[in-house]
Order: sequence, then C-alpha cells, then structure tokens
Amino acid sequence: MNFRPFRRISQPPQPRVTCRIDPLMPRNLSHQPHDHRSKERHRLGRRALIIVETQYSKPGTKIRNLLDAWRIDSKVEAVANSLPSLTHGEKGKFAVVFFENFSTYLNMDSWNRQLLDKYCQSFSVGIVGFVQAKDEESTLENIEGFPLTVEYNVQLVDYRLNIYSDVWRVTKPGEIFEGGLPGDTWSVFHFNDSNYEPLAYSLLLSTLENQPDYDSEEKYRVPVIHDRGQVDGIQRVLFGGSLDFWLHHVMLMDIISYLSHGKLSMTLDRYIQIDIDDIFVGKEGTRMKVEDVEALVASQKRLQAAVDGFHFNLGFSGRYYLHGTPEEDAGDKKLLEYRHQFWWFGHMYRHEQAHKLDLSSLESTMISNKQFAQDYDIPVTQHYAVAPHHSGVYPVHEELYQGWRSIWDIKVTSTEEYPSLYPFWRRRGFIHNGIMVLPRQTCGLYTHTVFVADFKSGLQDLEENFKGGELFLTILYTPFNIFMTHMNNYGNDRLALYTFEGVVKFIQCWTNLHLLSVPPVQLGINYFHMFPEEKDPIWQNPCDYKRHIAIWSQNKSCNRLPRFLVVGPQKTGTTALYSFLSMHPGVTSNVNSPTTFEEVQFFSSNNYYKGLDWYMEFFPDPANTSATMLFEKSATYFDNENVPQRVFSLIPRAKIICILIDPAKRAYSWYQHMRSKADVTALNYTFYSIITADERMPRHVRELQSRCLVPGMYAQHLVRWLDYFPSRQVFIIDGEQLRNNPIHVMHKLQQFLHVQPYFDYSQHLRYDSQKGFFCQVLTDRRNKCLGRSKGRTYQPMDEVSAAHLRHFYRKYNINLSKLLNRLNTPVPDWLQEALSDED
Ligand SMILES: Nc1ncnc2c1ncn2[C@@H]1O[C@H](COP(=O)(O)OS(=O)(=O)O)[C@@H](OP(=O)(O)O)[C@H]1O
Repeated sequence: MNFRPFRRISQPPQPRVTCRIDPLMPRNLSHQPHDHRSKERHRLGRRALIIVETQYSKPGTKIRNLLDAWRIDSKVEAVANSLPSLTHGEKGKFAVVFFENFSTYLNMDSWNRQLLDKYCQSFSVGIVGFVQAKDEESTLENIEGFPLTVEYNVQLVDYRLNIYSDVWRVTKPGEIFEGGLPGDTWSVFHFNDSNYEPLAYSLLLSTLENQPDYDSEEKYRVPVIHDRGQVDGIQRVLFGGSLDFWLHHVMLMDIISYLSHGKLSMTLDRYIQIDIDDIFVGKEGTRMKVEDVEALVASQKRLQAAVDGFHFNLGFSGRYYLHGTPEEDAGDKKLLEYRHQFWWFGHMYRHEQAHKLDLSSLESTMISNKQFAQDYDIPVTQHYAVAPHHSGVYPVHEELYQGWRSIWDIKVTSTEEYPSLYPFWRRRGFIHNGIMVLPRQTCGLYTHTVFVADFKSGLQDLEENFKGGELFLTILYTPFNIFMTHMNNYGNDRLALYTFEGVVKFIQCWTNLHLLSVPPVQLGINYFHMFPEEKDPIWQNPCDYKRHIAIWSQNKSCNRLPRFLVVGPQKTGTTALYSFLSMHPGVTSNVNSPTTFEEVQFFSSNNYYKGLDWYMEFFPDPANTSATMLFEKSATYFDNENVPQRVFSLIPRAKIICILIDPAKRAYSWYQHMRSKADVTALNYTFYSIITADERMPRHVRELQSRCLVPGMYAQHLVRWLDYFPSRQVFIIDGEQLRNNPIHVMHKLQQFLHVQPYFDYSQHLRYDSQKGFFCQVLTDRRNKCLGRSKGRTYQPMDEVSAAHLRHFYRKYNINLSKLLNRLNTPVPDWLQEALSDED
C-alpha cells in the first residue's frame, strides 16, 4: 500500500501569525472602518473605466480581474482610442477611472484630457494611477502640472500605512509588513504640499544598509499618495508599486470605495464555511486518529472565537466508516462521539459519482447513507449536500437534483464548476429545481496534501498561501466562501487546521473584515439576497469544457443542439420559413411542443429553467438521423433581452436568422393575431387606441401596446444580438422578399448555412393563387399551404394609424438603415420607402 505512516517526524506545525503592531502608532487611536457613503447625491453608475496601454497588458488585466471578482462592471479602453462616452443623460457612467500607467494620463492629448478632467470634476469622480518603473537607473522627475516629484527604481523595505487617512475601511492600519517589498522597481513620491497625503511609508533599503539609524525621517519614502483634489477638484491616488504586492489589493479595495463615495464599496462581512467532504474516505495511513479529532475540536473552538457561529461541516459516505487501521477506526468513533459539535451533510453512501447513476440507483445510495446517519444518530439537519467530484451539479444531472429533493430534502449545495473552475474569482451561484447552488472555493489543499512536505516546496509556501497569497485574496475578494477540504488534510500534519487558523489570524491583523458563519440554507438565502441577478442560471455547452464533459452523463450528446436558429420577430413570415426549411433533406427541426407547437421557446420563457436535458429532448440524436443540421425557430427570441446572451452561452457557433418586414405592418398583423386568439384587450380596443395609448389608459392596454410595438424597433434588438454574435453568423432576411420570391431567399440562405445537399426550391415551391402565397408543391395540381392562421384576411390598416406608425417608427428605421449599411446588408425596398416618406 502506498502510504508513509512514519513520515511525520515532529508535531504538526502550528501557525505562527502574530500581529506586528506598529510602535509608531499612537495608543487609543480608533481602528473603526470608514464609511465612504456621502450625503451628497452622486449620480454615478456602478462601473469603472480602465485605460490601458494595450488590451493585453497585464496591469490592466489585473485591475479588471479584481473588479470582476467584486462584481463591478468595467470598461477597458486602449490608449490609442478616444475616450468612450462618459455620461448617460444626467448620470456619470463611471464611478472611478484607472490608468494602468499614469503617464498615459499625463500624455493624453489636450482635448481628451480636458474632457476627462471635466467629467471627474463635475461628477466628483477620482482617478487611480500606477506609476510604472523607468528603464534608466534611479532618476528623479517632476510630474508636469503637479507639485510632485517621482523618484524611480528604488528598493524598499518595511511597509506601514498612514493610520490617519480616511481611506481605510477594509484595511486595518497600524500593522507593519516587515522585510523587502516584492519587486525591485518601486517608485516613490516627494512633495511639499498639504494637498498630498501619504497613504503608505517605506524605508529605503540603500540608506538602511549605509546607516542603520531607523528613526531618521529622511529614510522614509512614500510609495502611495493621495492627491486630495484641493488644487483642481480631482482626487487621485497614485501607486508607486504594482498589484504584485498583496497589500495593494486590500488598499485598492478601499481606495475604490473612497473615490466612488461608497458607490463601489463592498460589504465587510465574509462568510466562511469549511466543508470536510470525505470524513470517512481515505486510505489507511492518511485517516484521522483520536488525537487528530481532539485537535479538530480544539481548533474549531479557537476558530469560533474569530468567526462568529463557525462549525466544521462534515460530509460522510457511510460505507467507509471504520475502514482504517485500529488507531484510525478509534478516530472515526471519536468523531461520532463529538458528532453534536459539528454540522453534517450526506455525501453518497459509496462515494459514487452522481452523473453515472440513474434516478433509482441514486435514490438507493442516498437512502443507504441516510440509514447510516440514523443508525449512528448523526444530526443531518442542514438541508445541504455536496456531490462527490462535483459530479452532476453543473452541468446538471437532473436525477441528482430529484434524488436530493426526494430523499434528503436538500435546499442548498455548492460547486466549483459554475460557470467554470477557472478563474476562481468568476465562480458564481444559481438556483435550479428549487436548490440553491453556491460557488465553492479551494484553499490549496487536496486529498494528497497530507504532510507539510507534500505542499509545493513546504512550510513557507503553505504560509504564503494565507499570508497575502491565494487563500487570503480569495477571502478578500469573495463575500461568501465555501471551502472544500478532505479528511486527509486533518490527519497527520493537519494542514487544514494550520492553514485556516493562519488565514483567520492574518485577516484579523490586516483587515477589518468581519468573519462569520451561518447555516448553509441561511448562507444561500443571504447569497441570493446580495446577488439576486445570479438566481437565473446561464447554461453552457458541457462539451466546450473538458472537465464538464467528464462529470456530465455519459449517454448525453452535445450534438443534440441546434446549429442555427430562426429568431423572429413574430409575424414576419417565420412559419413560412420554418416550413420551407423543413422540406430540406439536410436540415431537421425540433419535434413539436405540446404547448407551443413548432416553437420550443426555450431561451425566452420559463422553459429555460427546465434545463438543458429538457431542451435537448426536442432534437433527434444526429446519430439516428441522416440530416446533419438541426435547427429551431421561435419567433419570441428576437426581441427578448435575455435571449442573445443565453443562446451565445449555449451555442456560440450557431447561426442566427431573422426576418424583417415593415414594422408598422408587423404591428398590425400582430394585433390581428391577438384578436383571432380572442385576447380580450385586442377585441375591446381598436388598433389605433392601442398604438396611441398613453399613461391614462389602463395598464393592460399599455402592456399590449408595448408587446405590439417594441419588437418593431429592429435596430436596438439587432444590436443586442450583435453584442454577442459576430455579424458573419447573423443573416437578415427581407420578409417581403421571402413572401414574393422565396425561391431566391432559400437559395441565399442555403449558401449562408453551407447546408448539403443543395435543394432546388424552384422544384418544390410555387405560388398558390387561392392562398395568395407561395406553398409547397405536392403534386402537379396540389399544393400544401400554411394553415388559416398564416396569411389571414383582414381589413387594411386605417390611414390614421398608418401615419402614426410611420412617424413612430421613423427614428428606429433610420437606425436600422444605418446598421444595415454598416453590416453591408442590402436595405429592403420597404425600408427605403418608409424613409423616403416626408414626415
Ligand atoms: N408563404 C406564406 N404563407 C403564409 N404566410 C406567409 C407566407 N410568407 C409570409 N407570410 C406572412 O407570415 C405572416 C405570419 O408570420 P409568422 O409565421 O412569423 O407568425 S407567427 O409569429 O409565427 O405567429 C403572415 O401574416 P398575416 O398575413 O398577418 O397572417 C403572412 O403575411
């Protein structure tokens, strides 16, 4: 057996974190975090502007990543371009502006510089700049236009914060970072003006080496400075060092909060949950013994002093209870003796991967585990579960969710895989089938990290992980932390206890973060209260990620997804196009839905919450059909705000087809459609009264008005599609041409789709004089036309309504013609006519 029981020579390591209180700090000075919200009303968006040298440069990417982690939207603009528009009506779009290289700001052309400065002054928006190193040897340089001198290329030691600054919120000043600072290319600032306030002080390494007189003031340098805006009304913070230094991340969080008047502040609460996934699963030699269990209980007590309400959360696979050496079995029994001290959750009885099991096998393993819990009186009361290997949680294996609900009444779970494992700061939550799925984090420990020596290059790396390293930054960035650990991390060298006690102490030394734990269901409720926009999942194609295929059901195929979509809008001839496409031997549509017939309406309705399996059931497995190209048409997709993003996430290479007719005609056809469906409002109100309804009209009339008119604002919907899909994947059909010359349209469409074999529609479509439309040729004399609901007969639109709509749609039509020109798409005759009309 491959284990090393004698590897541990001494006792497990104890974390050696002690706060180094700055001796220069006056006693009794308050550490209270500052609240940056201001009484003044600043009309600013929750967004940041990052000006970079190139789209790929690293400092800008780092800034964007950390904003991403804090869910702050950012716009990245390369220097060469002009500034993006900064305002939206009365509102400033950006609450803070970053320059990854401050000299970019200094060298901006005067027009852009004035524009930006004016924006910052009027909206009281601050600037953060990073002063980059110079290639030359150490130099001094005056900053043009500022009473400020920069000294480049200095080496610094020891770093302390200005305890008097109002900027600190997360950062707890009064601690010293001792020793050399990362990187040897720091810049420091010299000034003699009360407008500038140092945010940090460091010592010059060179002067220290020459004269070891620590107290002399000349040795202090200022690597981060706050320009308080007294000169030109713009507050700026300049960093002389990069984000390679972990403390700059903490400081930056506060600086963003301060400069944005609290608009971009983040809560100080950090929830901590530590799951021990496999408390009974581990090879002999790696399992917990009695003294490890005692250490776990003692550590939990210490952690509870720092983390309100903390409990280790123990997952169990009952089958593996008492599967170690006699000493380790005694450890298992000890754990159960202490069972009421911990939280517990069911894993899987045999630690099976959920995605490999059907519902009945899943239920049976869950029942066995539940029986085990009952036999040993384990208090499993948290409605929380984790799937072994994250399998079946995301991508979703529906049977896992069903089993969890029916057997365990699970309400919350967690995974690292949504939307993907990396980058860790972009992991998010969602709710599916009544179960809240929360993002999970790794702490750097895995099943194989049993001994200190197994962790990278040993104790120092382990320590770095929490002393400003990845684990520390994870907690800094993430308000809700659910950490995955394993039983092996608590036996032998007990690396998990070392790591978590270490990080908690370190956080206490350097930050004002409030660490706390709440039971998992409450955690889920709090999570979606803070991030309600995450409740809706965004489904992706499991085959786009190797890790996802591996934990998705083996008998599912990603090929059961459409290669192109006809997205609408409604009443433009989408059914005719659907029927023409269905005639093509190389193309297969979805099967009919019992409720919405040929339209699946997955991306635009609550069907989306039914999940991917539900959607794929509408399509044949391509292995069982000769047609290669699957497609779907749902006319409700075109103008729905959520749909382009949802479609792009799932089928980013899909082609998108839409049909446009005169929007006024479309609106009228839609009104007639609603009347024929016996819509009470459409029956009781004339077309004119609906399209002209103002706020004095009843709500249901206004709602019908919006459903009638909004889809016809074509350009704004198209732009949303083009935000996600490249224009080469989008095909726009002139609906009048489809109606009058479908053979030509189908020829062009086949070329666009590259569909095989070529289908000669001139042999299969012909004009039916009775129907007044083109129909499918069945025999020499018989045609198959669309039903009575397509190509209805109704009174022509009255002239007053037509005039009103001509006026109403004019600006939208102008935008459409500009967009079509930009896309190199011919402008349809009806659009040319509409625009040639005098208004
Ligand atoms: N070949 C053929 N046969 C029948 N109808 C045709 C055809 N080509 C285009 N049209 C026009 O399509 C209009 C219905 O559009 P949709 O199919 O998109 O409507 S729906 O949104 O699916 O309800 C329908 O609108 P109405 O005339 O108002 O019924 C037709 O004008």
